[in-house]
Amino acid sequence: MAAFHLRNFGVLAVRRSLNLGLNISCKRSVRSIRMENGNNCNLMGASNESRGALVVFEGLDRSGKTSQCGKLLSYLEGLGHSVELWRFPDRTTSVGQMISAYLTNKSQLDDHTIHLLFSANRWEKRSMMEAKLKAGTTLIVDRYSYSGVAFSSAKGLDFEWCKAPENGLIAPDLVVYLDIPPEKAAERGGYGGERYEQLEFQKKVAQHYKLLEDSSWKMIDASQCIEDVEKQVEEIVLEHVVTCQKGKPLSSLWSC
Ligand SMILES: Nc1ncnc2c1ncn2[C@@H]1O[C@H](COP(=O)(O)OP(=O)(O)O)[C@@H](O)[C@H]1O
Ligand SMILES: Cc1cn([C@H]2C[C@H](O)[C@@H](COP(=O)(O)OP(=O)(O)O)O2)c(=O)[nH]c1=O
Repeated sequence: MAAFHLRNFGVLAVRRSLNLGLNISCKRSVRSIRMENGNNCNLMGASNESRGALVVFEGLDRSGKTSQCGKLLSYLEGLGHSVELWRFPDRTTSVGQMISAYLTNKSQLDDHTIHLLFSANRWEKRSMMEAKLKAGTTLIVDRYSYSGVAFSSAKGLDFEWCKAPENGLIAPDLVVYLDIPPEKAAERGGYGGERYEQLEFQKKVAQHYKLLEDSSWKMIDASQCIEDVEKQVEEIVLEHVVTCQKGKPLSSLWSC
């Protein structure tokens, strides 16, 4: 009887928190839900527990991600939230150091190999990510799986092949896409010497990013001044932090 109540409560919590018009696929034990867009969304763990939000920033090089992540961190901390700033690639791990050597042209790697290293760099942080979110810490993440797919597929690798190794990573609650014309991004402070910082390549990346847009994305015009972008980011993010505090279940890529 107790188990029945618990499951039932889980169903109600899912209905309330997702607010997206969905069909529960299994009422006895909520494992997946069907979204309006027809995709299945795999849920992980109990659905009614308060948790932190996974907020990902994506965009071209120089779109303003690092600036906005820093500002958002201060804003949420100022409101008393538990929050951490992460970034991918995480160059501090041994995998991350191989990635860094590649990006700075100190090593050469086959395109498939570097793609899998970027993905491995996310997988090595996955369990820590889940633990932090479940402990109530909101994670602001500068680049995630969308960068992985957009950059590698822009080189000509098969789009679905690029998505496959990301399957099972934690799905962001919100992807803030800082949208900027590649030419305008290139004007900002100039590109450094890293491998992908070339206008023609960034144009291709922008096209591939757009193929990844789903209901978790919010597009923000990143050509606006820093303060205007900042205000819009704060509003959107706060809404998602509150939803996660109320018990929105975690889900995994690429199911939503
Ligand atoms: N909205 C903006 N308007 C003008 N310049 C910006 C804006 N956002 C960031 N910048 C500047 O552009 C450069 C790149 O910003 P950064 O946050 O490092 O981008 P990213 O992390 O996406 O590469 C920095 O010199 C930063 O000060
Ligand atoms: C996370 C990630 C980044 N990248 C690319 C995007 C960037 O050009 C580069 C390094 O990312 P980053 O250090 O975030 O660069 P920036 O601050 O200029 O945005 O690695 C991939 O190709 N695949 C990935 O999975």
